[in-house]
Amino acid sequence: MTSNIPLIVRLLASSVSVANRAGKIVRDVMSKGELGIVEKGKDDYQTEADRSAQRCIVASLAAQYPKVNIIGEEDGPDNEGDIASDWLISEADKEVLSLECPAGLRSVKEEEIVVWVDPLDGTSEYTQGFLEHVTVLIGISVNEKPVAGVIHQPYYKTILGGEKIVGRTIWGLQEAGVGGFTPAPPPDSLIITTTRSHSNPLVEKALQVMNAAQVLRVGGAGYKVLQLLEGKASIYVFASSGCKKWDTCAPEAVLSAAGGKLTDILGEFYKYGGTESRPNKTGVLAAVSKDLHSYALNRIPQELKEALSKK
Ligand SMILES: Nc1ncnc2c1ncn2[C@@H]1O[C@H](COP(=O)(O)O)[C@@H](OP(=O)(O)O)[C@H]1O
Ligand SMILES: [Mg+2]
Ligand SMILES: [Mg+2]
Ligand SMILES: [Mg+2]
Repeated sequence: MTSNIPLIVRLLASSVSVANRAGKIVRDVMSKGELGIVEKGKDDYQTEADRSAQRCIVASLAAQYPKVNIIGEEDGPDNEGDIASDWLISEADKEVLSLECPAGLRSVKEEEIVVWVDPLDGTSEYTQGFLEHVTVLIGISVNEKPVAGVIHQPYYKTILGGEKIVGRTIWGLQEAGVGGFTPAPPPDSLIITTTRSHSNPLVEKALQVMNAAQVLRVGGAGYKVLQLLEGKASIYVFASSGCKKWDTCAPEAVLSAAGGKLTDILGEFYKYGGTESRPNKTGVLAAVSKDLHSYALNRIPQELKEALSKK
């Protein structure tokens, strides 16, 4: 009986199923080839895939959890209205439904939850054909803290028993850990992951001081955090404004469920209450372990921290 299952676990299980559907929408828009690109601002684009995936996620979750505050990147009067019935998902992932809910989250009510939705993270890369960088992000926060999250990769390819499978969904729940893949230990040398399409002089300065063996430039906050969890990189550094709460809520939840840490460049956690401002003004610093996070934080010069706080 799903009604005996705590709300947070049900909401995470629903989010896994709806992220899978949104991922299919992202693939379908690309194969049709009509991206419908709209420029929202400088270096800031939206496509039909962003709009449609958001409508699928928000409508599906709102229908089942009407009192949860759901905030999406592509919210707006032009992106509302009826949706196709096959976009309305009411399934819930069975593996997630069987998770043990952390004691502190068992009695959470809908009104106490804010869900941050990034229907397509890595839009620049999506429009430029770097499809493996694209993710669908659903972050669940309680008392301003990300407690559970989903990172879905619509273009991840696996072969299982000779059959090609496209897409995979990684989830994390506070105290319960992560699922959908097997995390790997960090690389032996210091490998940094950072933005591919939103760099600037401050971003480059923060990369220089890290003394890294290698810098990977890839799209999306979701993909960069997955690189940390898969042992492809050690630290995610982005010393700039530009990311928003929907970019970091799900990645932070998944990373912290795996023992990692995501903060701003000053080492402070972002807050995810519904009234918080959307922009993450003071950048992103994330690592797969708390030790690596402190290493990186200690290397960021005070002038750089001040320059970012003043902006
Ligand atoms: N200067 C900027 N302007 C607009 N969006 C920015 C930005 N810097 C980062 N972002 C957003 O933060 C996310 C991760 O950025 P990046 O890939 O550069 O690391 C992307 O999310 P979306 O693709 O969902 O919009 C991107 O748009
Ligand atoms: Mg965007
Ligand atoms: Mg994003
Ligand atoms: Mg987006």
